[in-house]
Amino acid sequence: MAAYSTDPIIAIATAPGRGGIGVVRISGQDLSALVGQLFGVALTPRHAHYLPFNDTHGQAIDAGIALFFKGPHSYTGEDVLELQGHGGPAVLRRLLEHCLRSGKELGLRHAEPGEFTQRAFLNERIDLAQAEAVADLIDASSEAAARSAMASLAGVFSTHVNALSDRIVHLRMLVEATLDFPEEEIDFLEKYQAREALAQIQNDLHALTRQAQQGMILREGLHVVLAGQPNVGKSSLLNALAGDDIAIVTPIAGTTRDKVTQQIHIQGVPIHIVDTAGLRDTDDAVESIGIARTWAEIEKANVIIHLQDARTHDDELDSAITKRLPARTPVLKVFNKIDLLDAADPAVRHTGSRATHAPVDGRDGLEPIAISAKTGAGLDALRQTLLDLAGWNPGAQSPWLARARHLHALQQADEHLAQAAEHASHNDRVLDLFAEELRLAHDSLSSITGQFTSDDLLGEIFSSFCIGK
Ligand SMILES: Nc1nc2c(c(=O)[nH]1)N(C=O)[C@@H](CNc1ccc(C(=O)N[C@@H](CCC(=O)O)C(=O)O)cc1)CN2
Ligand SMILES: Nc1nc2c(ncn2[C@@H]2O[C@H](COP(=O)(O)OP(=O)(O)OP(=O)(O)O)[C@@H](O)[C@H]2O)c(=O)[nH]1
Ligand SMILES: [K+]
Repeated sequence: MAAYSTDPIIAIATAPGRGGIGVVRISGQDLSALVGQLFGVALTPRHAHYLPFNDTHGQAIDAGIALFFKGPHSYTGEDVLELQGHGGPAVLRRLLEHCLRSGKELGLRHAEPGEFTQRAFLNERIDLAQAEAVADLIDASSEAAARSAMASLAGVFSTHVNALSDRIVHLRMLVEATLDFPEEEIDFLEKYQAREALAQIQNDLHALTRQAQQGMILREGLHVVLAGQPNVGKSSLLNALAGDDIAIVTPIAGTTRDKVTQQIHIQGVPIHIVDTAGLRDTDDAVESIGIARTWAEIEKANVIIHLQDARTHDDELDSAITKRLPARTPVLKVFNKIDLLDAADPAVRHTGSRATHAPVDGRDGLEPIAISAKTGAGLDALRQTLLDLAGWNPGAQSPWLARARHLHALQQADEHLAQAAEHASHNDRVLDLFAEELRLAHDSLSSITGQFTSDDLLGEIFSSFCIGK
């Protein structure tokens, strides 16, 4: 779906299933003929027309609101026609089929995922970062993420990126002008304080990158796997963090057979938690499959919580598990059931938070945390540690949502600027190299808003949208 096709397109814009109202949306370069065919009258742009929606035999499919936007003053920049009907799946399907038949000669076809928004991008109604923000706004799972996605959609992120781009272009223009007068090259860097200007740009790019990192955490969140021996309280911990009975809790070891996934939010940051089958040797075929799945989940985790019974922590079986955990993933040891510890038991202090004298897991430098899934003791410390592991900085506002793609582009731009700075630190006729690195830095930044973007990348971005968007 990469190249821009000019066929008129149609899709149901509202979520599948029953709803109070459902919308069928059509976009095309000139929809006046289709409007005439459907309603027998022209529609005043941006006026709500209450009309019968009849099929070709004059049979009523629905009575609803027709809304016409004359291009370019529409979402896509083309003519847009919306049929807002009653939100039942059968009604909307009939409406869609009827429109497809009526628009057959015009080449009306079903829209690909994201194709409306892709047209909005290709017709320059929005830039690429804004188009991505449309999908992120729809997908936002917390209010914080939705607020940030809306800021991106409103162009806050793009404006910052463009401002930096402009400063790079300006500096490059000065260099390029000097390149025509070789005798001035030596003076150039001093004359325009080019090194200082570059350092300022680098500085601001770093600040932007830090904010983008926060924005990315808000979007992607953290994937946490709860692993450990049977019966240590993994399901109880999931339920306690979720504040709900998600997973089955019983005193019987080996209760959880398959993974149970739940998304929770800590300060608006999405944390995806996977409860897994307890790890042990077993002859039970079903349990074995569950345990194999546990290891598969462990491989995919951003963070592994190795949950243990505080009374027996780091016993032989726990040590065996520790040895098998992937070295690249941070492992947080959490000692559960501290409510069962004898108050006099020196094993773990009853601080209700971190078990300060418990052996530190040297590999990741993470201190074990003592909790009780039953009483809730220590859970705040655990939540805070998860936020730390996500890289979340609660002090820093996350002004917009960002994607890995954006962060990558910012880092690439930074590398080119560093190269430029390197060239500028020598004085021997390297202005052309300096200029070239500025150009490359500019290209990297431009890829965020989509000035220079391959059809492949566009296809990849828009195909992940939902249908009708
Ligand atoms: N019914 C309905 N609701 C919707 C949408 C839609 O397409 N239909 N949207 C779709 O995602 C969002 C709104 N986005 C829109 C963005 C631009 C324009 C538009 O007509 N823009 C014109 C005029 C701007 C103006 O008058 O200020 C333009 O940009 O020229 C319409 C909707 C959310 N709600
Ligand atoms: N006293 C006390 N009991 C707990 C605590 N956490 C869990 N339990 C109990 O320990 C038992 C096992 O809990 P689960 O949450 O099912 O343990 P699990 O690790 O998911 O077990 P498997 O499904 O076998 O892997 C249940 O009887 C829980 O009520 C705790 O903090 N304190
Ligand atoms: K369980």
